[in-house]
Amino acid sequence: MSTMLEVNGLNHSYGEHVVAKDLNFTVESGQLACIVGPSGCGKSTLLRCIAGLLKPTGGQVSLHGDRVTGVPEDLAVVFQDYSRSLFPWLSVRSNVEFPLRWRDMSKADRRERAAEALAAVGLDGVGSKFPWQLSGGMQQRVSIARALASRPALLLMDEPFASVDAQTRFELEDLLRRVQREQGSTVLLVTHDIDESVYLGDRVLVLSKSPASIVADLAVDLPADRDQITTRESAEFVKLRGEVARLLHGGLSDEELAARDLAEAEAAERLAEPRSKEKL
Ligand SMILES: Nc1ncnc2c1ncn2[C@@H]1O[C@H](COP(=O)(O)OP(=O)(O)OP(=O)(O)O)[C@@H](O)[C@H]1O
Repeated sequence: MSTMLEVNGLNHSYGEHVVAKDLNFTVESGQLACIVGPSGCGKSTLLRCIAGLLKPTGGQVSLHGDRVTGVPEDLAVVFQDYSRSLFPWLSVRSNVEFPLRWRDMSKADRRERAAEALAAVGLDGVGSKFPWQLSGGMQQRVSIARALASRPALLLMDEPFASVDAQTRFELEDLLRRVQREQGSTVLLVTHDIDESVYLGDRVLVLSKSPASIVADLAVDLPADRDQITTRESAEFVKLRGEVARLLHGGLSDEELAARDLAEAEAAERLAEPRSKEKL
C-alpha cells in the first residue's frame, strides 16, 4: 500500500485562537479513514487545510508526495449541506458533469462518466431531474456521484450524513462503503458520531477537544462486509465504540454529556444569582 495523504506537524490558529496542534498522520491508498472529535474541536479546519482551501499556520500536507499549496485537481470534497453544494438551476446530470468541464474530456466522455457515477450511487434514471425534485438523501447521493465522477485521488467528506434522517443515514453509510470498495477510493471522513466512525472506518483517528490533537489512531478490526444490525451488535464493534467514547469524553453518552453541561450551567447560574441580587 502506498501513502496517499501525509499530514506533518500541522498547526492552525485563527488569530490567537489555536485550533489544531501538531497533527501528524498518514492515509494509505484505498483506505477509508474516519476522524472523530467533539463538536468545535477543529475537524472542519483540518479538512480545509488538507483540501488546500486554508493555509495552515504551520506544518505541511502532501497528496501522493506532492505538497498541497492550493486545491489539488485530483481531490474532491463532499460537505454536509447538500442543498448548498448542488446548483439548483442545473439538472442532476449537469451537476455531476460540472467539475469535469475543466478536464480534457469530450462531451460524450463526460456524459458517460456522469452516468457511471450516478449508476454507482443507485441514481440511474434521474439525470434529467433537478436537485430540488429529489429527497435529501438522494441529493446527497448526487453530491457523492459528483465527487466520484472526477475519480479523485482523495475524497474528503465533512459530516456528509449529518443532515439526513437516521434511516437514510444508514443507507448512505452502506452505499459509501460499497462504492469505496468497488472503486478502491481513498477516503478521509470527518464525523462527530462515534458509531458512524467505527461502522465506516478501516481506521479511526480520535481528536481531542480544541485545540485538536490526535489522542488515538485505532485499527477497526471488523469484517469488510458490514451490516447495520449484526455489525453494530458484534462484540468488536461494541468494544471499539466504548474505547472511542472513553477517549472522547470519559465514556459519557451524548445525552449524559448534555445533562452534565446543563447541570454545570445551572450550577453556574445559581452561583451568579446572589451576587446579582447584592448589586440590586
Ligand atoms: N474562519 C474562522 N475564523 C475564526 N474562527 C474560526 C473560523 N472557522 C472556525 N473557527 C473556530 O475554530 C474552532 C474550530 O472550528 P471547526 O469548524 O474547525 O470545528 P469542528 O470540529 O468542525 O466543529 P463542528 O463539529 O461544530 O462542525 C471553533 O471554535 C470555531 O469557532
